[in-house]
This record gives sequence, C-alpha cells and structure tokens, in this order.
Amino acid sequence: MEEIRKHKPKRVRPSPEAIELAKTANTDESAEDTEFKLAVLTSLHPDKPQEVLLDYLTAYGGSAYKASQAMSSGYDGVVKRKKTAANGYQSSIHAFATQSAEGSGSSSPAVKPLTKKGKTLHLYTPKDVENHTPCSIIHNFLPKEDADTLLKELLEEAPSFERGTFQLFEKTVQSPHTWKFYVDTMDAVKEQQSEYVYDGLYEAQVAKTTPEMLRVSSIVKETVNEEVTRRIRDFHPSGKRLKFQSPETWEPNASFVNCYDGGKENVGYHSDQLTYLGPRAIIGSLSLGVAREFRVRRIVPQEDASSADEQGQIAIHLPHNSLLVMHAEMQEEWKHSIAPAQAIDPHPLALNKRINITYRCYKDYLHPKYTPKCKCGVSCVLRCVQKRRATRGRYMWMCYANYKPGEKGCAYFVWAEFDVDGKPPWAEGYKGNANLPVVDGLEKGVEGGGRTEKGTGFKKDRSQMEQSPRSKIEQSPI
Ligand SMILES: O=C(O)CCC(=O)C(=O)O
Ligand SMILES: [Fe+2]
Repeated sequence: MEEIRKHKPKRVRPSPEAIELAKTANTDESAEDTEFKLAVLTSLHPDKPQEVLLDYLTAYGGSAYKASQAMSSGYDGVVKRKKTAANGYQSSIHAFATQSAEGSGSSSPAVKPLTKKGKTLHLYTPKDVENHTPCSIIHNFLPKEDADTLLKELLEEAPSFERGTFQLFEKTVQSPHTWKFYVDTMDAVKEQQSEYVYDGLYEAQVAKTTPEMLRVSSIVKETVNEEVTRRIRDFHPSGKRLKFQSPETWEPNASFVNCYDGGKENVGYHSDQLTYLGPRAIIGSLSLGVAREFRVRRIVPQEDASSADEQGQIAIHLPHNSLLVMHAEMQEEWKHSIAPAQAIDPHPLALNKRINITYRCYKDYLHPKYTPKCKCGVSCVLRCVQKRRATRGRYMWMCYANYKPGEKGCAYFVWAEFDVDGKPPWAEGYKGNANLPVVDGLEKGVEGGGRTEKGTGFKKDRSQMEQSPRSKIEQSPI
C-alpha cells in the first residue's frame, strides 16, 4: 500500500488517455498493484463501488483494461459476488499433499498449488497458515485486558488518521482506509518529517509511538524473533537463513497503524516497500477489533502467466488480538491485501472498526542520507524484480517516479548491491556483493540461524563510495 498511500499529491500528472493507462496497468510490473488498478478503474467507472471494481479485476485476471471493457460493454456474466458472510468457509486442506521444501530452490514452503483461478482458500489454524503461506499466526497473543487497553488507546487515536491521497489525471483518489505512521522517539519523528522520503515527499502523518504500543512492541519483538528462528529451522531449505536475510535481532522501531472502518474499507494487493527495511524484511502485524480477511497470493513470473491464471488466493482470518508474522519470504515473492467484506461481526469495543499495527524494523544503514539519490535529487526507492524471470529477485534503487505511471521521473535506475546479510556496501561489516558469482557455497542459503546483536555503524557516506562496475546505470529491467 505504501506504493501510493503515504503522501499528499503535489504534482499534476500529464493527461494521456486513461484507457491507455488501463492497458499498461496490466503489462508494467511496476504498475501492477491492485490499488493502482482500482484507482484507474475508479476514474473510468466512478459510479461503480470499489468491491464491484475489485470483482471485475479479479475475474479478468488482474487486467484493468479487460475489466474496464467488460464493464463498458455491460457484460457481467463472469462476475458474481457471493452473498455469504465475511468469514467464508473452512476448506479442508489436509487433502492436499505437501512436498518437502528441500532442494526446491524456492524460499517459500514448496506446496502444490492449493487454489485455482478465481478461488479463495480459507485458512484458520496456525498450522495451516504456516504450512501454506510465508506467515505464522498466534491467536490470543496478548492477555485479554492488555489487548483491550491497546485497542482503546488506538480507537482514541484513529480519528486523527488520514487517507493517503494521490492524483490520477484530474481526479484525486483516496486510499480506501485510514492510517498513521509511528516512530519510537521524538527525534525519529523529526527525522521522518525532514529527512525520510516516501514517493518523493516527506511524511506528514507521523507521530510518536503511544505508551501502550511501545509496551506491546517489546512483547512483539520477543515473539517475532522466536518465530523467525523457528521458521528458518523448520521451513527454510537446509534450515538456513535466506540470502539477504539479516542475521541481526529484529528490533521494531516504527509502525504503520491502519484503521478499517466498516467492511468496505480495505487495502489492495501490494508488497510493502523495502526502502528502509531492506531485503527480506520481517513484519509483525497485530490485529485488534473486527475480524477481517488477510489475503495473500504468490507472485508468478511474467513468462508463466498461464500458470498464474491457474492460481487463486489464500485468505488468512485475522481475529481480534492475533499476531501475524510476515516472514522473510513474503515481500519479494507474495502480495497481500485486506479484502473488502460483505458482512462483519461488530466488536464490543471497536464496533465496525479493525485496527492493525504493522511493527517494522527501520535499518539505520538505510537512512536516506546513505541511499542513492536519483537525478531529480530525491532519495531512491528500493524495489525487487518480482515478475521478470531473467532478473527476478534482484534489487534496484530507482527514481520513485519510475514506477508511477503518469509521473515524469528522471528514469534513474541502478542495481542495488547487498551482501548475504542484506547489508549495503556503505554499512559496517559489509561482506561483499552477494549477487556476484559465489565460490564459497553460500549461494543457496546462509550458514546458521544465529541472531547476534551487531553494531550498525557506517563505513562512509554513500557520496564517498565509488560506483562499482555492476552498479552503473543500466536500463530499468521492469
Ligand atoms: O491491515 C493489515 O493487516 C495489513 C496492512 C498492510 O498491509 C500494511 O500496512 O502494509
Ligand atoms: Fe502491507
């Protein structure tokens, strides 16, 4: 969601035909986020509710262009909304065989595709969730009173949350839920307001982490680190960290808090932005209030479009007081969303609201003063190639506007270098570019799950670094 939600509009976009944009929205990887496609469809079909647009989009395999054509022609034979309650049904998944992940070359648990095009498989138990997605879930995470206290505190905060807005041609489109960003100290708040850049702009909606959030943060930290150790041991190939996964203790120091007021509010499919989290990021996501569906789907390489069509999505049910851990496999290889719900069960304290805290670990060495700036003079965003098979899994720094259709950026793009621990060249302890040919056998995984505290001092400013031959400006691969 961060792709488009975290700022107020500033620029006036050029106005090519919206329908042309709808066409490219399906072919350009950078524009593939559902939220963007929904915005395109909203501008073309302002009379249609978001959930109807979403249904069309799903029914037409994510093609905004085809969905728009179908709506214009009045053909709705394909799109049928189920009139069932929000929480769906229990699917028996034990009938599906689980293969060993060992040797599969994949960093996610290797399972046979569980879902078919247009179908949603609903998962409820922690075992099912961890076996079939890169997530783990802990129900009844906090003592009941603590969860309620935190929820009450955040319900008081929620009226100050805002919608992300952005400009699409002549229209201002709003994100379909509200949110606010929190960091743990007042100094960090000031830094966010004056140094950290999100899509070319400083963050306006930032506040200091509330006392209850901070207290819960240390409990989340402990559990997430235990879960990560268990995940590596039980699910990763050879029980090793993934390449680029940090060996350091996960230390939450920032969080996006989201509020979904009523079943219509949602967030479209997206991967979280890695710019300040680094590769193979881990996120601890605490749900409070109304239970909603968290949907995930695996990103399939472009060339395998037909098999992508064969895959559906998985819905993980997030009740009040549940902690979902998004593991290192998640952001690069999967997308996630909160689906609109046709019906919700009101919560005694939150009524129709769901509050969600996504605890995150901002890395000191990814402060924007160290990361590359594009030719516009703005800090770049960090992206991972997700769809193009030839470069899939490689990271790049790029002008924030490059992947925003309609934005005129400077087209700056440079491959990002990280060592096996996910550290960039300017960080202390950098071990060398993990993308270069490997001779010491570290290629498939990284030895040991040791989670040591390490200093995060810096070798030198990025401005002092020499550009290596591999980081010269190349044509953007997406
Ligand atoms: O509300 C949720 O559970 C997910 C929120 C989310 O994806 C995000 O903040 O990036
Ligand atoms: Fe997210």
